[in-house]
Amino acid sequence: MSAVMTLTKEIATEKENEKDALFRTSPVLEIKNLSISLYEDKGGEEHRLVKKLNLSIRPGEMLGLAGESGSGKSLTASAILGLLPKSLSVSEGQILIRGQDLLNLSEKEMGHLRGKEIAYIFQNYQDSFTPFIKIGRQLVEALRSHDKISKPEAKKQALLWLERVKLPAEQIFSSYPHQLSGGQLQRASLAAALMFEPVLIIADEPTTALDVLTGEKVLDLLAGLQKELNCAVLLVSHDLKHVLKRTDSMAVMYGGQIVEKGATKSLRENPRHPYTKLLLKARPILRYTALEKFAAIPGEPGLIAKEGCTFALRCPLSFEQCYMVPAMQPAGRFQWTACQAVDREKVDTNA
Ligand SMILES: Nc1ncnc2c1ncn2[C@@H]1O[C@H](COP(=O)(O)OP(=O)(O)OP(=O)(O)O)[C@@H](O)[C@H]1O
Repeated sequence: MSAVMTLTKEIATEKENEKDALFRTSPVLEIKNLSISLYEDKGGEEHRLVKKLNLSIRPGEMLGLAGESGSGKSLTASAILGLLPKSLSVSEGQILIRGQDLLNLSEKEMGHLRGKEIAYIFQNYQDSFTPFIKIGRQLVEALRSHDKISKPEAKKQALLWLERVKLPAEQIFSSYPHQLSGGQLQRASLAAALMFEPVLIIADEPTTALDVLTGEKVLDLLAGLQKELNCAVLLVSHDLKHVLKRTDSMAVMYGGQIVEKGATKSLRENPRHPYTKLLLKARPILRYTALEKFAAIPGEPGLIAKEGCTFALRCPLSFEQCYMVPAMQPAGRFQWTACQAVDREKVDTNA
């Protein structure tokens, strides 16, 4: 074997070992059996919008939550932040941050955790700042509301963070939000989210409102700062491209249920659940010519089986058992699937 080949193999093994180590550390966020429900009225019929969801994220790990619109990604993110709409509630489960169940915290305690230990970046970055107050003042006030520091010290920290997100710090510090471009504003909201050095960042569709290049730059920045802070990131995105490119692990949701999860590389190279396979096939790939048709996912979006695997009604491979047992089962190293067909036959979505 040539020296170059040996070195390449050693680097690959080292990367695999790093990944193994990542998945073996204790999670920052652990969600156990989480269900989110809508009740028609008090004591009325319950509609489960998120069903018995389990996932965990470790320090330094970026987990992508993928799935079609309406699959329950944002509700999951909102539940972690304690920001579910009033009409909805967590009907069962636990959301643990470093072992502490957020669902047992008071509004005040949750408010303290949110924005400090758990940071969030949303698609509508315009809402991150109050329109008629300068960015600098807002950052200084936020810093001083969580930590007992002097104004000059807070200003120093705010300027430092604006620099860390690669903005002209002094200029942005004295600007009003409307004087910034969309990309600048999203970077400033990244600074606002990260300046407390959170253990978990929830990024819900952070690039949807930005053009492709600006969005990529924001995600580069997020990835770089995540490494520096060694924090966990939950990246919610309906854009599979971002999830496949950026994340260490991913969970695919359909109809409020995780149908498959695990290391992103494993799911990309060897998806086991028919929905994951179809989702991967349905994404636009540049090498296709304009005349080639993307594979479409059969059936109506939003058609959800009430029992068993939520995708069963649209699945080309479903059989009786799929309507009964939705249990996750191992489907490889660092990969779990809710598909009953995995052991039964080779899953072939061309069938
Ligand atoms: N306030 C609400 N009241 C009733 N139903 C809701 C409410 N918010 C969300 N839902 C429903 O819950 C389901 C999951 O919604 P959610 O916003 O989590 O989807 P999503 O996967 O984030 O979709 P998108 O990518 O479009 O944001 C959808 O069927 C949605 O209609």
